[in-house]
Amino acid sequence: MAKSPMRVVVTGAAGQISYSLLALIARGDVFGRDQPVDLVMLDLPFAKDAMEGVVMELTDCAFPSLKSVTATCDQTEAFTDIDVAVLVGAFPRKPGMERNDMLAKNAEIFKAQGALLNTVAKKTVKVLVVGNPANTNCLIAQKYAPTIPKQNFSALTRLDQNRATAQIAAKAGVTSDKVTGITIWGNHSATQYPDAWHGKVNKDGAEVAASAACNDNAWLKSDFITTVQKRGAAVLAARKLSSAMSAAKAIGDHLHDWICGSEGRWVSMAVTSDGNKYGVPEGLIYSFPVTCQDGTWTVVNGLEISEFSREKLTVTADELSGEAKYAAEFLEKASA
Ligand SMILES: NC(=O)C1=CN([C@@H]2O[C@H](COP(=O)(O)OP(=O)(O)OC[C@H]3O[C@@H](n4cnc5c(N)ncnc54)[C@H](O)[C@@H]3O)[C@@H](O)[C@H]2O)C=CC1
Ligand SMILES: O=C(O)CCC(=O)C(=O)O
Repeated sequence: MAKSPMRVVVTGAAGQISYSLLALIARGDVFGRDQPVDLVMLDLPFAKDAMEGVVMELTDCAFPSLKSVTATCDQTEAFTDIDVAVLVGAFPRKPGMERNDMLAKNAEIFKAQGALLNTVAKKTVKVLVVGNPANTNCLIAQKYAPTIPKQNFSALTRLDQNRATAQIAAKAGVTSDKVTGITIWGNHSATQYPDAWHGKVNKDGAEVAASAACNDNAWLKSDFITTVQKRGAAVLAARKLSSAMSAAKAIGDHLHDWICGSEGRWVSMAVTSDGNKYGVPEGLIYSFPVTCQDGTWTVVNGLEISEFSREKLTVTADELSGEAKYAAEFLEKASA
């Protein structure tokens, strides 16, 4: 029997990530070629013409599973009856802005979008936040959408996981598909902790620990971590534009695994910290290793955490607690 269409909204639809992402979704690479999609694009009024151009291109691709495409600057129209919301649009950091200024600007956007999703989206909607600071923006959207289950909110750290996986693959001399179990802990920021200690590499037909395949623990404790932490900045410095193609690919991977299942593989998703066994404060949107089945993620609990790793898990949790505190104080002041 034919599947009923899935209504998917992408915000920041005229931006550079969306330019790659919309085609992935429309082609069926994310939800499957047999899954019809009603695609909704949202951006600010100044970007309306640019969005219309992207609509023309999507139409001209003649994708069989793209049932309809709508471009709008009206948030209520965009979020009504939505099944999947990909929140890419955000206020970017401008020269001279402190991180807290950016947090404040985005707190307003994600408060309004959370509240609107709460009112007009399906209660089963799955929300992926990409716009930075992604974890804290997600926390805010979740807070203002109390009738949508907390499980249904996540933020993107899959790009970091893919970056880390590619680094391990290169070091071990294999292709990326031979590497599994690489985890990103914490915030999508320079404090994130890329962790290869539980990773595995399939080398010459045999599965070995990633640390054995890399054979360089000093690298795993230093340059591997900083390369992944600073990869976004390195791409920005080289391209004069931030990562877009790789971000879109990672969004597709995240949504595919969340909704269609990860088939037992661990993937990294920033999700509500709730009863985890790693001592991460409750309520933060923190990146964990998870498995996904039937649209539900479950944290992979019980992994052994060394002293080295423990310290890094705490640093990134502390940063997220600080961001959450700042955003809450800002929103409280703004509504007083
Ligand atoms: N979590 C992650 O791994 C990554 C996150 N990012 C973040 O993704 C975001 C988007 O990146 P790009 O596409 O490169 O930016 P971009 O600047 O090319 O596009 C952003 C678009 O969002 C729109 N926008 C801004 N506020 C909006 C609102 N309230 N509602 C709807 N649309 C709105 C803008 O008009 C613009 O068209 C940025 O915040 C960036 O930092 C980027 C790469 C990776
Ligand atoms: O670094 C940024 O602020 C934007 C791009 C990004 O988040 C990334 O490439 O990881």
